[in-house]
Parts: sequence; structure tokens; C-alpha cells
Amino acid sequence: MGEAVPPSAVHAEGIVKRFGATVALDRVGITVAAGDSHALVGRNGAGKSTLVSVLTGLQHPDAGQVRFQGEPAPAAGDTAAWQARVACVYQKSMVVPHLTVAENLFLNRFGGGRIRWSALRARARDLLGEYGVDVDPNVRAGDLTVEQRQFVEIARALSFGARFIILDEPTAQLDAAGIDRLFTKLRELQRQGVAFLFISHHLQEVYDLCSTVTVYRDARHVLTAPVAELGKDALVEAMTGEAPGGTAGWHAKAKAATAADEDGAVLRAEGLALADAFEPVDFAVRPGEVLGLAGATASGNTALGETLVGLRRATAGRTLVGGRPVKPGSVPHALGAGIGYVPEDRHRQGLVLNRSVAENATLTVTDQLGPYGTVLPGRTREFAQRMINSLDIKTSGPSQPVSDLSGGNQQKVVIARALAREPRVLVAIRPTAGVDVKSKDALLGVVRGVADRGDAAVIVSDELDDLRVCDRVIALFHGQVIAEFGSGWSDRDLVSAMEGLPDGGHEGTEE
Ligand SMILES: Nc1ncnc2c1ncn2[C@@H]1O[C@H](COP(=O)(O)OP(=O)(O)OP(=O)(O)O)[C@@H](O)[C@H]1O
Repeated sequence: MGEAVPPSAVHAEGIVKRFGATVALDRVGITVAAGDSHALVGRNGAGKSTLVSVLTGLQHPDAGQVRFQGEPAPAAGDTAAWQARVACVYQKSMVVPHLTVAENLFLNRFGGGRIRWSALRARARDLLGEYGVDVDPNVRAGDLTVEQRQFVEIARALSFGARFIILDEPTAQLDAAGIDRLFTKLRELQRQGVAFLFISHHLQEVYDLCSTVTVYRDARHVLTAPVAELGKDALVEAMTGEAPGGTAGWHAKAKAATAADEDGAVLRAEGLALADAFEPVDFAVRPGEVLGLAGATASGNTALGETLVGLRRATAGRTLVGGRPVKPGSVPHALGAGIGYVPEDRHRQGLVLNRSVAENATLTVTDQLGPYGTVLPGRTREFAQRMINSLDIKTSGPSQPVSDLSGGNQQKVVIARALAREPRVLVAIRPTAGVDVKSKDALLGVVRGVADRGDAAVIVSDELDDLRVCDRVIALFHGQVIAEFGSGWSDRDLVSAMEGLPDGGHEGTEE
């Protein structure tokens, strides 16, 4: 090898990692060149997160080697040495919420000695300033937005000396403006010689940000190529092992149209409002219809969805299903009324992690509150198996604990559970977050199928792909309905509305 080439930020080869009978990584490798922006993509369960835990020292591989800048990886357990080489910004926060930003930045960095808080705050301010992060070090970390928290985590990583950062689905909870700011920061750091390994299910982001891409499929390395040389179809083909197109969707069984009220609505919101989140809103969703509630992070669309399912209690107005009012602020009542719910945060609201796929797929929120049998009835298994097949859930079988599934496959179980009750109206909040490209189509097909069998669905999202399956889209901005679209909207018009420009970006009329 030529001496002039700087050593790779990371070079891993022959990595094997098994979990019981599951081979999560089968002799895979990856090389991230110094200062490169390298994407790692693959379907749910391909082994990406497992590789991350090997590269960050959290898991010891069964075989293979990892080198940073040409040097062998530190010994397992030598946390400080690992932190000086690599850091990972996860979707889930690694900061301690009740500590301040300053405390989080210097966590675990003190010997036995006394801590001088004023000096610590000053150092924190300097450090954030150095990396251009505009966050007050005295704020509680739990009060930061996802975006601010990620910037703090990046600054923290760099301050340990790491010049290689792994970003595991960092954009999953950011809106378009937040993604722009994150990418700007990453490009700036890249110019300073920092290398990135970027994991995302949004292939467009890979094209926007990265120069090299590696694809894993079923625990194996499939290819590594310059992004510019690989078209989207070729990339999807590498991920799935099949030519693009032809997803087998979920075929719901036909059913008599669900009971609608006298004006033909399954779900109706009347003057529904939540103080500090969204202003009074009225809408009706009819049998066979999918309604989209679009909006960026603080638009109020998520709060509206959470109010419909009873997670939040409306401060005004009401929700009706089939003409009957639903008791506000009660998830069990909403469920009882026939509202199915797919939450945004599968980690917190979605699953009972130590229970099996089959149990989770058939659990309801109310069932979680009381005891349930330990015997797995045949019907539960059968149902679960059907869901596993139609949603393409990668699992060893219905009895595998959900904690052993990859993130995207857990999300599919959450959706399976919402469908198990055959809801009259399914409310799904960002249902495809963390789900791979191919499964995304299948999941959206499932939501569409709920409407096609005569029930109704509501999709709360800022993802255009999610909103495309909707018959109608209501766009919210700062808690108010800013626009409503029938079918045939253009991406540009909807994006403009979500950004607060109702006329597709044209100058609005002065009021
Ligand atoms: N602790 C564990 N016990 C058993 N199996 C596991 C465990 N962790 C991961 N696996 C399995 O290893 C495989 C790879 O999972 P991994 O989480 O690395 O996938 P991923 O590519 O990150 O997927 P996603 O895109 O859904 O996040 C999966 O089949 C998963 O079920």
C-alpha cells in the first residue's frame, strides 16, 4: 500500500456476530476512508445496528478485526479509548435528561476530584462554541429538541478526540429544516477531516450527503461503491436482491362497510382543540378513505393524532366514531370505540419487549394493563404467522421475543397489533419511520387496505411517501389548518404548505 494514503477512519473485516441461532453478521467488512461520508444501507434486520455496536465496542464480535486509523481497536471495556476513536449519535438519546447540557458534556470525565461547576459551565460554553453549536449549557438536556440534542452529542464526541462519527438514522425525528441544518454541520465537519458512517432508510439522503455506499443484505456484505456510480434502482436491487417493483401487499378480507354516522363519516372531529398545540379543527373521514394530517415538527399534527387516539385530552371539541362521541383522553375508550393506533415512538409506547412477536401482535393497550394467560393459543400464533408473512417481518418465528428483532421489524409488529383488532379507523403516526424501502410500500399498502375493506385511516406524517397514499391531506402549520388538498397535489405545494406557505410558495395576499 502507498505510504501517502492516510489510514482509514475505520477498517473492519471478517466480522461475525451470532445471537443464539441467528447470524446477525456473517463475515462482513467495511472501510471508511479518512474524511469520507460513507452510507450503510440495508433492509430491516440486515445487520446494520449490530455492526454499529461492534464498531463502538458495545458488542464483541465472535470473529474478525476492527482497526481505527490503522491501529487495532481498544480492548473491550476500555470505554475512554473507544470514545477517543468513535462515537455514535443514535436516534434514541444517550444524554441524561435531568442533567444540564454542561454536565452531560463532561459526564464520566472526572477523576475523583471535586467538580468546579463554574469552570465546567465555561468549558462547556467554549466547547459548544468551538463546534458552532448554539445551545445554552445550563439548560436541562431533557428540554432540548432532538436536533439540539444531536448537535450536543456530536460536539461531545468530537471533544473526546474522535474523528469518526456514526449516525444511526439521525434524521428519523427531524423535519426538513432540521435535516438541512444537520447536513450543513456534517459537511462542515467533513471539511475539517471528520469521517462519517451514515445509516438511513431514506435513500435520497444517502445521495445528498454521502460519497460512498455499502449495502448489507441478510447479514452479508453485498457491495461497496461510489454513490455517484450507483443509480437508485441498482441500490434497491442490491438491498433486496430482486429487481425493483412488485411488492406483495396486504390483502385485507372484504367486509361490509363500517358503520358511519348519518352524514357518512366513520371518524369526525368537531371543533377539536388542544391548548398550546392546535386550534379548533373540524374534519370527517368516510368509509374507504385515508386522510393525511401533514405538518412539520411543531405544526400540531402529531398532537392532533395523539388526541384522536386518547393519548391527550382535548381542551375543546370532541371526537366521534360512527356518530358516537368518544370519551376524551382515554386510550382504552378510543380502542373500544374502534380507533386503532400506531404510535410514533415504538420504543416507549409500542411494545412489551420481553414478550413474543405473537403476543405483541395480538396485545392491546388494555390487555397490557391486566394479567394474561401464559399459554399461546393456536389462533394467536396463526394470526401472528399471517402478519409475519404479509408484513415480511424478519424473525425466527412467532415465539421470538420482540426485543430480539431489529428496530424496523419491531415497528411492523406494532402495526400488526393495531390491525389485530380490525379497527374501524386506524390512526398511524409516522408509520414508516425506521422501515426499509421495500417494507415501506408493504406497510402503506396495509394502511390503504384498511380503507379499501370499508373502514377508514388517518396518517399523521411529514413524509411525502406516507401522504401519497391518502385520498385527502390536511396540512397544519403552527397549530392551524393552513391548506387542504384533494388527490393530485404536487410535492412542491404540500411541502410549501408544511413550511407555512399555503399558496405553493407564491407570495400570499396581505391581510
Ligand atoms: N440481542 C439479539 N438477540 C437475538 N437476535 C438479535 C439481537 N440483536 C439483533 N438480532 C438479530 O440480528 C439481525 C440483525 O439485526 P440488526 O438490528 O443489526 O438489523 P438492522 O439492519 O439494524 O435493522 P433495522 O433497519 O430494522 O434497524 C436481526 O435478524 C435481529 O433479529
